[in-house]
Amino acid sequence: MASGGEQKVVLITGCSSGIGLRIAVLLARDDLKRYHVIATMRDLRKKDRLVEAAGDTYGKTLTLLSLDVCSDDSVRQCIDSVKDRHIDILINNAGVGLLGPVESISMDDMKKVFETNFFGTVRMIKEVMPDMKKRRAGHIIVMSSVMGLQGVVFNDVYTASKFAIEGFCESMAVQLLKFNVKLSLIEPGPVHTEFETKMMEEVAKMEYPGADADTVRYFKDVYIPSSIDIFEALGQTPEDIAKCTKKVIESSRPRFRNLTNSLYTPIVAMKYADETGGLSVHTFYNLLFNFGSLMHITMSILKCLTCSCLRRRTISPD
Ligand SMILES: NC(=O)C1=CN([C@@H]2O[C@H](COP(=O)(O)OP(=O)(O)OC[C@H]3O[C@@H](n4cnc5c(N)ncnc54)[C@H](OP(=O)(O)O)[C@@H]3O)[C@@H](O)[C@H]2O)C=CC1
Ligand SMILES: CC1=C(/C=C/C(C)=C/C=C/C(C)=C/C=O)C(C)(C)CCC1
Repeated sequence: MASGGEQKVVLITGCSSGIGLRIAVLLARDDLKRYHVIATMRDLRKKDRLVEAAGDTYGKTLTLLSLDVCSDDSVRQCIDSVKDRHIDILINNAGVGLLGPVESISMDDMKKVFETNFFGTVRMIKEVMPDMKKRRAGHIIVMSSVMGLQGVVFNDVYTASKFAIEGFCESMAVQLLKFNVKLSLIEPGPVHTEFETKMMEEVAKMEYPGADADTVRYFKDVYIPSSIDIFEALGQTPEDIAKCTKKVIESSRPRFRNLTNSLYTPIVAMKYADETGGLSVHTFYNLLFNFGSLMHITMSILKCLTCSCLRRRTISPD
């Protein structure tokens, strides 16, 4: 137990893999044992990886509960099973991706993305926030994305779900401040997790019904190779994102927005530098369609643009 204070109860959604798993393990392994981690996942049959990574913290500073962010009953049952429903830090991490030409994606598949990424987070906050407000204490973390700030071609619906959550949180943060409840968004760029693999698997098996041949070609032959380049050149690890998240939790004055990848500082700045939106749209167009074959060089230029003078605007894992 941490000296001089109670352990903070941290509940995390989507801990079967990736970022959620790494945050759970990092906090459970805290040297000062400051956290009691409630790691949740929708399917407990997937617990082995987490249990193995948690090692001897499992059953001590880390416990495991079942929680599906898309189900009212599951969320209610899980929170009710926590002692006094007391959660100090809620980490909304569960999320799904969706990639491809909009014409070929069914409305049901689009709704599933919003059901998880947007309504799933809202459902969690609705369940946990009232107790935090009563106690005049608490910290809500939301795993957003750079795509919550800047749209990326062929990620239209995923981007929209993250924009939705950014808008929701931007509004909530003002009210919550009055109740001394903190709210922070984490905004990673590409991260090497199953998120990436799952999407590439989907892409490989999809036939894109309803999309014309040109669109399919731009998606498969232009976007996908560029995206792979970007993941290779700039992808962070889930450990990096876990360390950034721990920093935000432990900050005495946590920021509302926390970009984790310095590439995106100029990309986001571009958006605010030209309120007509033309600069962002045309820069992305040129990067993808005109300089696509020079993506490696483009990456070097972008890396140069994000030199240390801009890095202070992002949260670094170290
Ligand atoms: N990887 C990336 O490049 C980036 C990811 N993000 C965000 O980070 C978060 C974590 O993603 P990441 O770790 O990369 O991806 P993973 O696919 O590795 O992990 C996603 C997690 O969310 C869980 N999940 C999905 N649906 C539900 C649900 N209905 N209820 C509970 N859990 C659910 C998955 O569980 P299951 O195993 O059961 O499917 C899994 O544990 C997401 O919100 C994502 O949008 C943000 C920026 C970049
Ligand atoms: C920056 C950039 C591109 C791709 C960005 C990607 C692929 C970002 C992925 C972010 C993820 C996976 C976020 C998850 O939430 C393009 C379109 C190739 C064009 C050139 C500039």
